[in-house]
Amino acid sequence: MHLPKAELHLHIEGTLEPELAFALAARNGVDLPYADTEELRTAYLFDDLQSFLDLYYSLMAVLRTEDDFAELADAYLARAAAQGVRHAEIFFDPQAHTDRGVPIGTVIGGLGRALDRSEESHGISTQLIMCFLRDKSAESALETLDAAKPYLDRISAVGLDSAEVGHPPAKFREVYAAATALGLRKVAHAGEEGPPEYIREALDVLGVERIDHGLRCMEDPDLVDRLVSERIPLTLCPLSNVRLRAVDVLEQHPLRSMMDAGLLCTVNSDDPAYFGGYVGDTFRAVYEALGLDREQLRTLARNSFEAAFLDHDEERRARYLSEVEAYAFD
Ligand code: HPA
Ligand SMILES: [Zn+2]
Repeated sequence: MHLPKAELHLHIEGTLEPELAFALAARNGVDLPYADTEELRTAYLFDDLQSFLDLYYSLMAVLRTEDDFAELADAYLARAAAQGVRHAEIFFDPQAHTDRGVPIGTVIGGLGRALDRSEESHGISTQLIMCFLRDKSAESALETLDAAKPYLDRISAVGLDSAEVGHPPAKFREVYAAATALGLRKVAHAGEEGPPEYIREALDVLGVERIDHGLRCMEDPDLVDRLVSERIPLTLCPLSNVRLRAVDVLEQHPLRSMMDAGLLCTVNSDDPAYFGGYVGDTFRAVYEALGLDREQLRTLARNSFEAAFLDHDEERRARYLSEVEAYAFD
């Protein structure tokens, strides 16, 4: 679906398509434990977040050079452009690379190269959000922020991802305070598998401006009231929720009731190479499965630009919003 939109919840490592994984494996002399792309795809049946993360981290072994990261990001941007994305705020997981000996400068250098060309090549404005892996220590997160200091002009925000349950936001109080002092904006995954309390903690202890997922807020009416009154954006990923079994089937996804409750919902693809669709596919899927109307789709697109970190460029935000209003559904 080509409706103009911003994508705000997208892990660049989650855009690694099997074909590119095999091409990079061959180029870098990495042995993959799968015969071919077809066999790899058969492994994409997940029970929960952890079973996905195991495969997600292991396949990253093929990403080694600046060129690899540039190619990965360029391939995402090309696909996103074809599905109406005008602005993308892209997560990356530096620890998943530095832990296997790839320097953070290689990662940011490669991604940055693709992002620098993005407006010209794909018509997409971009930002980078550096995520800390919450199942690693708070010290490791602090070391990562420190290692990123030479590249802060390329990074607009910090985030928090990976295995959620047992790793509450408060564990990262110090690194989020340090990120704030450096002028970075803040988001965090919360309430994907973890309880509503993690969403409160992300807001109150980390001071985040958006909640990534936030699905489980629906178990806590007081929290919903707060998210509505403070207009805290939620970056929902419905196809991810189905694939990781947070909801049984897309028809039962609470997106519609979340919108009806007045929550500022956005729709995103999370890890599109693994979850069955890029963000335009995701818009189409929720439109069909939940019986949304076109005005609701337009609201989701508007929300994505309202929730985007475009405060420094309100002119651009206004331009994107006018594209949403002018869009004619076919
Ligand atoms: O959906 C996700 N949740 C947490 N961590 C992640 N890392 C990539 N995708 C995800
Ligand atoms: Zn995510």
